[in-house]
Amino acid sequence: MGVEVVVEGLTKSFGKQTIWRDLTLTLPAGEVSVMLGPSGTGKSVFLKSLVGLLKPERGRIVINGVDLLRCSEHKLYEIRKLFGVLFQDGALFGSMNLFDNVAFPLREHTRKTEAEVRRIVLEKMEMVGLVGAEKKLPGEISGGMRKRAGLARALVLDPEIILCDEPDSGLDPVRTAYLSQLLIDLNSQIDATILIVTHNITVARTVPDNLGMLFRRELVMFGPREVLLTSDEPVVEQFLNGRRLGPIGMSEEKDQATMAAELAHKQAGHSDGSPDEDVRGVVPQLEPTPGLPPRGAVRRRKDRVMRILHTLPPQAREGIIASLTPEERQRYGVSAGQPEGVR
Ligand SMILES: Nc1ncnc2c1ncn2[C@@H]1O[C@H](COP(=O)(O)OP(=O)(O)OP(=O)(O)O)[C@@H](O)[C@H]1O
Repeated sequence: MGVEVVVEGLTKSFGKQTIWRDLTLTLPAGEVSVMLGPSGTGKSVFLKSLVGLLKPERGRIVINGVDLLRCSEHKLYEIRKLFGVLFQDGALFGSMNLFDNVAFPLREHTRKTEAEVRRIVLEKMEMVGLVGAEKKLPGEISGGMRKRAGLARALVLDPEIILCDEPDSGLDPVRTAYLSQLLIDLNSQIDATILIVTHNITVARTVPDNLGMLFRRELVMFGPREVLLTSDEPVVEQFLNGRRLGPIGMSEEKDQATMAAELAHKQAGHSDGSPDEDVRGVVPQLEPTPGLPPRGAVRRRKDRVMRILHTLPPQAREGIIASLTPEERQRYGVSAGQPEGVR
C-alpha cells in the first residue's frame, strides 16, 4: 500500500515573494487527492517540494517517519525512490523511443538485466494502453499518448506515491476522461497514494477521495471531497463554477471595488458567459473498470471520514451520509439520515 505524506506548517518563498505559507495537510495512505488553485498559486512548487526538488524554508514533510527537509542526502535519495512523478508535458526525452524513455529509470537506478527491464516496461506500457507504440518517438505521437508514456515511466520503479502535475492539460474532454479512469484503475491495482494537480473541474469532482485548494498564499481547505464540493466559501464556489464573478481575478486577487462593480453589472443583466447552473454538490465518484479489484482506499477512507464526521460542515455530512449503502448505514450506526453521536 502507498504511504502517508504528512505536511506541517510548510512555507516557501523565492526571495521576497512568498508562494504559500503554513500549509498543513495529510495525504492519506493509498488515497487519491486533488489540489486545485488558480494559476500561479504555487501548485507545481508544492509538488516539487514534496519530492524534494525545492526546499521550503519552514515546516515539515514527513514520509515513513523521515522529515525530508532535515534528513541526509542519502535518506532523501531513498525517499525519492518512493515517488513516481508525471510532469505536465510527460517530460520525455525527444530522441529516445517510448520503450527507452520508459526503461530509463530502471536502467539508471537499478541493476536489473535487460530481460527484466523489458518485462517491466512492457507490463507498464500495457497498463497505460501503449502496447505496440514502443518504437515511436515522442514527436510522432499525440499529447494524450505522451502523457500515458510519462505515466508508464512514473510507474516502473513501483512507486508508493504518484504525483501528477496537470495530467489533463492539453487533452480533449474524452482523453481526459480516459486518463482519469486510468488513474483510478491504477489506484485499484497498486493502492498507491496519488496527488493530482489540476484545473479541470470534472476531474476534481469525480476522481479524488480528498480535495484541497490553494489561494492567497494559503491552503483554503483540504479534506474529504464532500467538504470542498459542498463549500459556500466564495473562492471555492467561483473556481468550481468557472465564473468571473468572485474574489479570483485575471492575474491575482480582486479588490473590493472591482468585485462590487462586477456584481452591479451582473445585477443589471449583463451576462458574463458563465452558465447559471451551480455545479457544486456531491456527485458519484469514478469507480475502477469492472473486473478490476475494488479500491482499498474506499473502505479505509469511509472508516476515516465516519470517525471525523462530527467535525465536518453540515452540507458535507449530508453528502457523505447520502452516499452510504444500506449495509454501510448499518455498519456505521446511521439511522434516519443521521449517524449516532452526531445528533
Ligand atoms: N524556481 C523558481 N524561482 C523563482 N520563482 C519561481 C520558481 N518556480 C516557481 N516560481 C514562482 O512561483 C509561483 C508559483 O508557480 P507555480 O508554477 O507553482 O504555480 P501553479 O499554481 O502551478 O500555476 P499553473 O496553474 O499556472 O501551472 C509563480 O509566481 C512562479 O513564478
